[in-house]
Amino acid sequence: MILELDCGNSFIKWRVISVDGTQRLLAGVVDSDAALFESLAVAPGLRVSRCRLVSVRSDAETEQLVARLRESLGVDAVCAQPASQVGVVHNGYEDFRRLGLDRWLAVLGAYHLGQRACLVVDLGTAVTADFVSASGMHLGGFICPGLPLMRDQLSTHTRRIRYDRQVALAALQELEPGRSTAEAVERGCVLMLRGFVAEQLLQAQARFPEGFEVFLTGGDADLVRDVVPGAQVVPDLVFVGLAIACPLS
Ligand SMILES: Nc1ncnc2c1ncn2[C@@H]1O[C@H](COP(=O)(O)OP(=O)(O)O)[C@@H](O)[C@H]1O
Ligand SMILES: CC(C)(COP(=O)(O)O)[C@@H](O)C(=O)NCCC(=O)O
Ligand SMILES: [K+]
Repeated sequence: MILELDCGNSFIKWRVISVDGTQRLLAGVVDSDAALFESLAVAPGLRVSRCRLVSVRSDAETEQLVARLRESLGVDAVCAQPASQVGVVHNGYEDFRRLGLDRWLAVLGAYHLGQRACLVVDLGTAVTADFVSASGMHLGGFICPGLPLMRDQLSTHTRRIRYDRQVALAALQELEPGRSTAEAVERGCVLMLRGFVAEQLLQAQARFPEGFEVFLTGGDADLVRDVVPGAQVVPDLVFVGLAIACPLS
């Protein structure tokens, strides 16, 4: 079995696939290294022979996780590394090492699935949009705060924006003008995300008049999916790219 990890700024997404890559056997989302090892400890029938991961965390945090994986599972995790090119896909950053590895892998995964020009939007702690041309040229992208950062900034920098987490979840059932603080903030922030995505769509239409594919991923992808009716929502997009960047043969 192959253990795959996508270590974002807020959550670690993990999954276990068969060695030939054809079956997804187990999957989960955890908020810490400790929770990851707890989940793995109780995973039924788990026998990990290989491991690959991508991390946007600090090198020290990533090295610590790799060491713990070695201790507890006896595997040496292969970590995705920056690259200026993989196959026909070219990294568009001035310094390719600076492009977030989750973005790079999502771009590789999207181009692999789409085989044409792509707009890739990843809605997590941060929201990122990346453009890839039909020939595989990554043209760069945009970064803005994601939903958790927007709401945290509002509560951190105001005195009276305070509301219950449960109320917040209920507030997103619809997007009418809010009639409570929770509704006003939650819906306002979701509309920011939706406006951002709509703008990216306009940019893609202008850049790729011959057509393009839109891929949505990240924990908050569902909040914007109907802004782009033809979009493919691919929760595992980073893992698709991880398999391309880190083949385990
Ligand atoms: N089951 C879930 N577990 C955790 N976060 C979720 C879940 N469903 C939706 N979310 C949303 O996804 C966001 C995190 O997205 P994610 O792509 O995991 O972020 P990151 O890669 O930055 O860690 C959370 O802030 C939350 O708004
Ligand atoms: C933009 C990001 C913070 C997104 O992280 P995430 O929301 O997935 O946790 C990450 O891709 C990153 O640290 N990028 C480095 C900066 C850049 O891509 O330009
Ligand atoms: K993201």
